[in-house]
Amino acid sequence: MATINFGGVEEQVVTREEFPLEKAREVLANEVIAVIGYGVQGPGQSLNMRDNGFNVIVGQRKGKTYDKAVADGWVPGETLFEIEEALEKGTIICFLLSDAAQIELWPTVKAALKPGKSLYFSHGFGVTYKEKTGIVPPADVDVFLVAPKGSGTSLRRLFVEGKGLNSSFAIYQDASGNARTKAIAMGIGVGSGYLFETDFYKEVTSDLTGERGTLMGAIQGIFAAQYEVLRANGHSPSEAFNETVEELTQSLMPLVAENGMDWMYANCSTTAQRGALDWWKPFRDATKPVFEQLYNSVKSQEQAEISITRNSQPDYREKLEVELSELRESEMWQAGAAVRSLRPERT
Ligand SMILES: NC(=O)c1ccc[n+]([C@@H]2O[C@H](COP(=O)([O-])OP(=O)(O)OC[C@H]3O[C@@H](n4cnc5c(N)ncnc54)[C@H](O)[C@@H]3O)[C@@H](O)[C@H]2O)c1
Ligand SMILES: CC(C)(O)[C@@H](O)C(=O)O
Ligand SMILES: [Mg+2]
Ligand SMILES: [Mg+2]
Repeated sequence: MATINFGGVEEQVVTREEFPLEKAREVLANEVIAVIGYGVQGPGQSLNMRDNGFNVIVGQRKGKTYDKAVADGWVPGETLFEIEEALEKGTIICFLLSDAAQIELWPTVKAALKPGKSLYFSHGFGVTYKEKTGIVPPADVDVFLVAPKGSGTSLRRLFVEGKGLNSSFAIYQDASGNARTKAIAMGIGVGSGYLFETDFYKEVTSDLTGERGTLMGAIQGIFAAQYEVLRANGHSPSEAFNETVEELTQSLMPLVAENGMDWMYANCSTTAQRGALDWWKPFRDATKPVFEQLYNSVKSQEQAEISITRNSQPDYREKLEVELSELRESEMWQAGAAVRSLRPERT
């Protein structure tokens, strides 16, 4: 473990230098890694591990997603199986169904978890909320997680570009005495940049907060608020969209990603700097109570309850599509589609 100073707090992290790919391959040389589910994380993780030289198979029920797996080069009967068969063959079971679907499939997975096998998650959800999910792994299997901090789509894209997303890892149960090494090897195998350690509870709590907060929920909320104010004051959709979203994603966030917020500020006008320095604190103060409310709702398990109840409904996909289309059809994101189509690389 490398000791890294994160803003004055020292933490232990696992880097690719100290745990190279060759070591990960050695650790998992005798394992059959069965990726169950081929949604968003399934393809990213399985393809990265396959390209990294691991022994990987995919378990996916028949349908559109199964066909996508075939198109991605998984061979039916050789590396692509029905879920039950993949569960049988796998020694490390990567449970990558949606968190709600994991509840339904758990009895099948549990039956396949013979002593000595490992159960791998990419979220702390299932076991942390075991009273709600019923996911209680048998005592004689290793249980760990590697949670890439980003979309499976980015996990794959960055891997192909020779880069990597960071992931957290955690051990829930160490039956073999080797769970930690296996977890780290899996983390390296799926293409993580570096790995930081957490536990299942902290992973799920921070993850649910982040995606409801600045990563997805809060960002759309703040975009919508500013866009509406600009439009109400007579600005055109293209002006409002450019000043709210396009400039952020195309110009300023890449600068933040590269060298931090202060560096992005330093590369803007003194006029912009003055305004941004004056206004970030009022925005923090206005939104902090909402973040506190959000965190409490995660902590009380209300968010888990909502997620399970809503995503377990038979018509959840249709209902989801209605909500997603509300976003897609909104003036702001329609303006966004037009703005994107005008980017020089797309014209
Ligand atoms: N989406 C991400 O990028 C992301 C990022 C980090 C962690 N995670 C975690 O990874 C795990 C997988 O998430 P995901 O977003 O990739 O899942 P997903 O919703 O994209 O994938 C669902 C998969 O499960 C299958 N499925 C759904 N219901 C099923 C059922 N009843 N029986 C059998 N198969 C069924 C689907 O065919 C699909 O292959 C979750 O624990 C999630 O929290 C996801
Ligand atoms: C990609 C995210 C938001 O980080 C993940 O947590 C998810 O649930 O999809
Ligand atoms: Mg999440
Ligand atoms: Mg996340």
